[in-house]
Amino acid sequence: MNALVIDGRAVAAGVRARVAREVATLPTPPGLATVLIGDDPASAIYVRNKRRQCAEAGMRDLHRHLPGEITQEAAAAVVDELASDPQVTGILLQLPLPPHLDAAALIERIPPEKDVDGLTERSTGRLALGRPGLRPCTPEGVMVLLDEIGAVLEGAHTVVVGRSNLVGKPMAQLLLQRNATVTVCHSRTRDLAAVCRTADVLVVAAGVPRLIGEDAVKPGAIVLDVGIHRTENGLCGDVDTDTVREIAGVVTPVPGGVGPMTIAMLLQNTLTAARENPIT
Ligand SMILES: NC(=O)C1=CN([C@@H]2O[C@H](COP(=O)(O)OP(=O)(O)OC[C@H]3O[C@@H](n4cnc5c(N)ncnc54)[C@H](OP(=O)(O)O)[C@@H]3O)[C@@H](O)[C@H]2O)C=CC1
Ligand SMILES: Nc1nc(=O)c2c([nH]1)NC[C@@H]1CN(c3ccc(C(=O)N[C@@H](CCC(=O)O)C(=O)O)cc3)C=[N+]21
Repeated sequence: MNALVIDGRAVAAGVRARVAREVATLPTPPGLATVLIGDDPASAIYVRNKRRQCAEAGMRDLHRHLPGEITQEAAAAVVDELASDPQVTGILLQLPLPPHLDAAALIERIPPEKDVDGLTERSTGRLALGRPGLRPCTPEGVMVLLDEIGAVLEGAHTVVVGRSNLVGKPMAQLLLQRNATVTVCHSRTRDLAAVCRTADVLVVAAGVPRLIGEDAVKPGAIVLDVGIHRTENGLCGDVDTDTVREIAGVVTPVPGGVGPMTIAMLLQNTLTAARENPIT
């Protein structure tokens, strides 16, 4: 079989165009504050892309670049300042942070109504309770891709590889909310390939290059690759797409799959946050 390869760039461009049209109807533009601490090159690329696409959608780009040696107190003061700034309708603290900083404590200083990354306790709790709220961008983007291809989730067996707060856990919650049967795998899972082979829908966010090979995929399965790695031969994901595409029904490429959706959903969340908490 030769799997359908989902064009995440095209789906993301559609989402961004819709967000831009809706932003244009607002009396004042939403303002997204991206906070980058330190000089991690990958983080710098992601933040640059987020800022550019934010501006292209007609939103204000309110970036803060802080030195990697910043203290917890000084970083907290910057988040507090953005929290009380009425021009700022969304705050994104780019992760990971330098190891001396307490990321969870900084995230909790983001007012829940500006939590466009969906990572505060309130957003997380609302997701767990199935109540409306801002959702983490990457899992939300995966759901949009699944809907785009008309995937039937109700009653389907879905396997999520990874249980991070940023991707795996919220991914499992979103699938559960759509009445999928959900199995979550992690680094202690016994016989990962055997569990993955039971999946109608397999979402992989482990952070291990080419972890998932053809032995871990059911024929015809839908495989979404969240992983992203920079190698000498360019970018690759957590899925060995070259072999898996012979078996799967649908796969997402890296690059050009889930990654662009993450940024598109960030813009969507920034619009939602601004609408629900308009600048006065
Ligand atoms: N495309 C996009 O937009 C985004 C891409 N990413 C990428 O997705 C990947 C995952 O990100 P993130 O969730 O933040 O990563 P984390 O490192 O926070 O979490 C990785 C998870 O995978 C599990 N895991 C690690 N190794 C294995 C293994 N060998 N078998 C099974 N499970 C394993 C870990 O298990 P345990 O809990 O037991 O340690 C953990 O739960 C990374 O490559 C990251 O760069 C992330 C965010 C957005
Ligand atoms: N608070 C926080 N929120 C995040 O959402 C967050 C984060 N921290 N830390 C890191 C991860 C990673 N992430 C990506 C975003 C875009 C692409 C993306 O656009 N990828 C392009 C390629 C871009 C490139 O060339 O590198 C693609 O896959 O086609 C990838 C990964 C968001 N993350």
